[in-house]
Amino acid sequence: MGVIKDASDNILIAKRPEHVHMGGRWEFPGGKVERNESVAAALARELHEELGIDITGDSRITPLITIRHQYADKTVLLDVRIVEQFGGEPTGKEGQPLRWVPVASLQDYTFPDANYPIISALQLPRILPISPAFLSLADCDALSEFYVQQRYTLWHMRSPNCEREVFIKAINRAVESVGVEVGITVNASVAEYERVNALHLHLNSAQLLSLKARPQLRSGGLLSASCHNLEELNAAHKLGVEYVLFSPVNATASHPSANAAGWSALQAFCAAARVPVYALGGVGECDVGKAIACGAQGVAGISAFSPLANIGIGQGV
Ligand SMILES: Nc1nc2c([nH]c(=O)n2[C@@H]2O[C@H](COP(=O)(O)OP(=O)(O)OP(=O)(O)O)[C@@H](O)[C@H]2O)c(=O)[nH]1
Ligand SMILES: [Mg+2]
Repeated sequence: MGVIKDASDNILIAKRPEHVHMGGRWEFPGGKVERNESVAAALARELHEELGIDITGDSRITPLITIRHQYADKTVLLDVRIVEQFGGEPTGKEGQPLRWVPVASLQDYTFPDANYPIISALQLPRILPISPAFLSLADCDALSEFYVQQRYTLWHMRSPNCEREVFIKAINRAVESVGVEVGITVNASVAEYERVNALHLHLNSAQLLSLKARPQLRSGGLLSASCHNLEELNAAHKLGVEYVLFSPVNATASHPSANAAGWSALQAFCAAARVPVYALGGVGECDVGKAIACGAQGVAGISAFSPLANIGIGQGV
């Protein structure tokens, strides 16, 4: 399937005819891969048949996410690619209504159930910074300022050793100063989440395994979790998280005792995941392409995306 983007990052959706599987719902254009056909060739053929457009520039077909989904009557494996370069003006060659929609408005349309992780993936960045351990309001302010300056759109604020009242105050100040355009995910207990005005909540693996049900988040809030193995991924699926972090892919200074899982383990984890996955642990911006090739959304990290040298905040754990 293709997530087709125009120059303003609007996304093309089409309405499925009433009589087919998932009829009447909106979809990303595409169709089934034929025998002896590559995914890229199938996508090019389907987009030509359904929309009358031709993909140009192969390198611009970027993998977004692969989802295996079980409907009551069939199982589908959706291999989603982003298409940014194409020739021709899309038209509904099969009479299907088309619409160009900004990412933020996709949630207003009804898609087949398998598509919801695609919409999460589209809202999520390729790079996800995680804050180093800060201990004071001033350090937290400096971090927020740095992330805004770098134009990150989503980051995690995490500081397990910070005095909790300071942490809560720091998060509230950060949310107030960065504005609504960006997202702050707080790594905290559910009780702490209720006391801060950050929208999103991240669970460590211990929290993930102990929670029986998805905590209630504020409207638009994304729930994420740390996973190190398939058992934790399973728990994350059951809780209905929007994305997960898989670690440690490589050896990392912040968690020296953990064994590196490696890139092939990341690939196997992504194949099993039904939500976007970030590679975490000893990875940086230069690893984004490698992570995407393994099926991941992108990379997450503390030291690779932090101004440690600039503002002198220790790494901490
Ligand atoms: N194209 C498309 N299919 C989707 C989406 N989400 C989703 O679950 N599917 C499922 O993936 C399957 C394949 O899609 P399709 O029906 O477009 O395949 P196709 O064009 O080859 O159909 P055809 O063989 O009847 O021509 C369908 O069962 C469909 O319900 C989506 O966003 N786009
Ligand atoms: Mg189709």
